[in-house]
Amino acid sequence: MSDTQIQPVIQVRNVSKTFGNVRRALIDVSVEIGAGEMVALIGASGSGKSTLIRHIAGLVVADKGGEGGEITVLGERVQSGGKLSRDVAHMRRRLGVIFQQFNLVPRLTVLTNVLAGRLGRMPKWRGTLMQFSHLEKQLAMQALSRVGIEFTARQRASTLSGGQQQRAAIARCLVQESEAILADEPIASLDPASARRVMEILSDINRSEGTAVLVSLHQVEYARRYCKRTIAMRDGRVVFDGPSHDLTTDFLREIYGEASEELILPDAEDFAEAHEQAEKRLIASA
Ligand SMILES: Nc1ncnc2c1ncn2[C@@H]1O[C@H](COP(=O)(O)OP(=O)(O)OP(=O)(O)O)[C@@H](O)[C@H]1O
Repeated sequence: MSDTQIQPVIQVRNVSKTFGNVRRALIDVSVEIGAGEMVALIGASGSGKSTLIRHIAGLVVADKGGEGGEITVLGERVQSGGKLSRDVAHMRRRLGVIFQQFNLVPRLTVLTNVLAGRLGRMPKWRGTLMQFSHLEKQLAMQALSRVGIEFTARQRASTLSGGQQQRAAIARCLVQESEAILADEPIASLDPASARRVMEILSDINRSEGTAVLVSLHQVEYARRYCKRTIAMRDGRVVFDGPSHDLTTDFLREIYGEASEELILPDAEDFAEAHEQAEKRLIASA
């Protein structure tokens, strides 16, 4: 038995979700993410990726009844039988969540946005007054430096590029000392170079800290490149859960039909080449 089966960091059991009586966004979904794993969640638009991630984060409640319908994260119950756990706030403090649209406060400085990651770990009064200690500020600067944008610390978040904003959101997770990270299409609105940088940073956090990462992606190339394992969804169901390298173009066509085109980068070869060059540059500069 693997560690994944012994102690999952994320466990979703028989979760279904219906929006407005008809739209079944999740149908009996069960998945487990083990300690130290970095897993991609792929699927065409509307397949249920965001809905699943939002359920895991405790932002959406699953359908009532049926068997199971239970989600636990880091050993804490998030929801069960269509009811959120009372202690969900405690779990959220331990879980980092990254969204496609970054979720930074545009008018605040990058440093303050990153420091917001500490709010769950400090007394409420200090949080309300935004009184961060010297040590906390140092932590935030270290996190910004780790994601390569320490020079933006004093700028307003609104002045950053999309890629930089996403890196600031990751720095916020670092400062939060997230024990697991959910990333909901973190690269969907980024150019290819920024997308690769963000994926490299997530991958580095996964490898160095052993933080489990579940990342939803539109393009399978990124899943193959950065995640050993992929969970693929179609119409609210898990249709594949296994090694990312098994997701060949032919196999994708088999499970998605025409919708597979949406998941394959038209320039997949350029993608591979750009990667090789980036890796060579890294080795040369080391
Ligand atoms: N709040 C909501 N109200 C009604 N329907 C919803 C809601 N959220 C999601 N849905 C529906 O649930 C289904 C799954 O949506 P979801 O956003 O999870 O898909 P996705 O795979 O993340 O898609 P995308 O890649 O386009 O973000 C879709 O049919 C969507 O229209």
